[in-house]
Parts: sequence; structure tokens; C-alpha cells
Amino acid sequence: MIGNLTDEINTVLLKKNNVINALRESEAHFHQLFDRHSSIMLLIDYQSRIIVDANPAAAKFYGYPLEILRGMDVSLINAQPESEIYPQRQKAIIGEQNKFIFDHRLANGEIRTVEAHISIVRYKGNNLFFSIIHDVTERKQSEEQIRNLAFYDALTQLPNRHLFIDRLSQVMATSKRNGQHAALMMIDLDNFKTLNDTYGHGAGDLLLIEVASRLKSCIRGLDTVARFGGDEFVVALNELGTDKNQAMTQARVVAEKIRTTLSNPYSLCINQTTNSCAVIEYHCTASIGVTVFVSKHECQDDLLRWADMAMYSAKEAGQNLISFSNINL
Ligand SMILES: Nc1nc2c(ncn2[C@@H]2O[C@H](COP(=O)(O)OP(=O)(O)OP(=O)(O)O)[C@@H](O)[C@H]2O)c(=O)[nH]1
Repeated sequence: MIGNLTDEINTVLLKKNNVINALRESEAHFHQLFDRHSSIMLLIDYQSRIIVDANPAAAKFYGYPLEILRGMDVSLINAQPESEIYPQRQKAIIGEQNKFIFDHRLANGEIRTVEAHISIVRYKGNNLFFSIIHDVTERKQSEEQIRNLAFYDALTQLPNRHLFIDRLSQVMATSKRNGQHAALMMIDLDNFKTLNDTYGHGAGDLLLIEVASRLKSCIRGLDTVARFGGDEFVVALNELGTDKNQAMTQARVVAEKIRTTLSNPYSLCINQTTNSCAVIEYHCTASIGVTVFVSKHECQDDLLRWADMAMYSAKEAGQNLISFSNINL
């Protein structure tokens, strides 16, 4: 009887030892993998936000000695405010999301964009984030460049026609919702071709860049200015008054500001191919067509056509003028 019991106890103890050995072996395997892997890996206690463990690849990437990185508060690495990190952390804890984009600060102060693949592991009795980090800074920059090429004019950095059409839809939707008027302006430079023909394309480019900057200075943050192409620019004014006459006056004030600002002399640096640069003073004006609308039944094409027609009326009436479309009023 006692002999049987001793055998059973021995069997249980043997099994327990086997389990402990297996666990130790598995932990040793994990650590070997963790230490030798070329991917950046962090184990973070998500309660205290302390980096419990980091591998040599992480130390190399972040630029801290391993013994400093281990035990460091992860908020020293996070370059974003806690208010942005907190909701992400909660999603990782409940397993709703496991891939995140963060800005991480290296020891030398440089900010890198990283993609963190996070899973929850139990390690030495604690629940930890096991985070595998990929540096995606260059990829994000390329994506940003592609986005810029698709939506922004390369010369002036203003939104292009594509982005403007989208913004105009938003302006129309806002007007439909709140009953406030909005305005669309078509701005075309007068005799711009002469500048290109006289001083070269480079001088023309400089003027277009300056025009873009002056246009931006004439509008509010909620308005949009874009380059439609060539020497043609467009402006959308948002949230003008609900009263038609008031909205017309507001649009006229902005159009007049644009007209006078653009007609101020331009200092252009020509002959940029050589090291010397001759500065010329150039005068250029613009013809402006305006359509003021409260979005009910109008479609974008009509608005653009009306503003365009008004702009041509201004050109035909002698240039450097503002003309209002009255079709939709
Ligand atoms: N420098 C430069 N010129 C451009 C660019 N895009 C278009 N152009 C030139 O802009 C000019 C536009 O021609 P028009 O619309 O006839 O210009 P305009 O002389 O202002 O004529 P009006 O509008 O009737 O006053 C052409 O000479 C184009 O070659 C650009 O990116 N840079």
C-alpha cells in the first residue's frame, strides 16, 4: 500500500520535473530566438510601461545600451503624446488590433516611423506586450510623396484640380447642410505668356510660385486655393452668410483683395542657370470670375462653368477685373 503511494508520488514528481525542464528549455529557446533575431523586439509591461526585455537588434536600432533599454519607460521612446498612445494600447490589450504605426524617438533624438506588431504573452508571471518593430520611415515617406504627386501641384505645392474637386464637394455639402452661401472663383493671369516668351520659362515658374503664395495669404484656413493648370487658379470660399447680398459682399471683398495683391509688382530672379542672378521687377494682373451659390441643385460642372464664363467676361472687359456670374442668382 505504502509502496504504491510512494511510486505514485515519484511518478507525479517526475512528471512535474519534466514539465519544469520542458518550460525551462522552451524559455531558453525563446530567449535564444529573441536575442539572436535580427528583428527589433521588445517585451513591455503594459501596466507599468516598463521595457522588461529588449533584444540586441532593439538596442542597435534605438541607440541605447541593452542594459539601459531594459528597464526603460517606453514613454521615453514614444514620440507621440500619451493621449494618442492610450487608445492604441487599449486596443492591443483587448486584442482588437495587433498592428500599429507609431513615431519612435531614438537615443540621438531622431524620430522614426515604426510599424509595431503586438501580441500579449505571459512571461515570468506577468502579462506583457511582445512587440516586433519594423522601421517603415522610408516607406511612409514614399507613400506621402506619391500622395503629394497625386493631389498637389509639383511647382506651387497647392492642391491640384483633383484635390480641389474633392474640396469643392465638401464646400457644397456644407452649404447644403447649413444653408450658408459659398463662392467659387476662377483666377487667370493676364498676358502670362509674354513673361515666358521674354524672360524664359524659369521666370514664369517663379511668378507662379509667388502668385500661389500671395493667394494663400488672401484666404482663411477653411477656404481652399488650388492650381488648375497653367496660369489658372481657383478658390473656394466656405461658410459665407445665409443672406445672398451679404455673401456677395464677402466674396467681393476677398476677390478685390486677391486682385490688388496679385497686381503688386513681382521681383523675379532671372538667368538662374549662371551663378549670377538679375532681379527684374515685373507687373502682372489677373482676371477673376466669381460665382456665389447656396448649394441646392447646382452641380460642380455648372459652378465651374459659371465661374469660368465670368472670368472670360472680366478678360474681355479689359483684364485686371472681377466679374460675377449672375446665372445662378
Ligand atoms: N512658366 C510656366 N509656364 C506655363 C506653365 N504651365 C503653362 N504655362 C504657360 O502659360 C501660358 C498660358 O497661356 P495663355 O492662357 O494664353 O496665357 P496668357 O498670355 O495669360 O493669355 P490671357 O489669359 O488671354 O491673358 C502658356 O504660354 C503656357 O506655356 C508652367 O508650369 N510654367
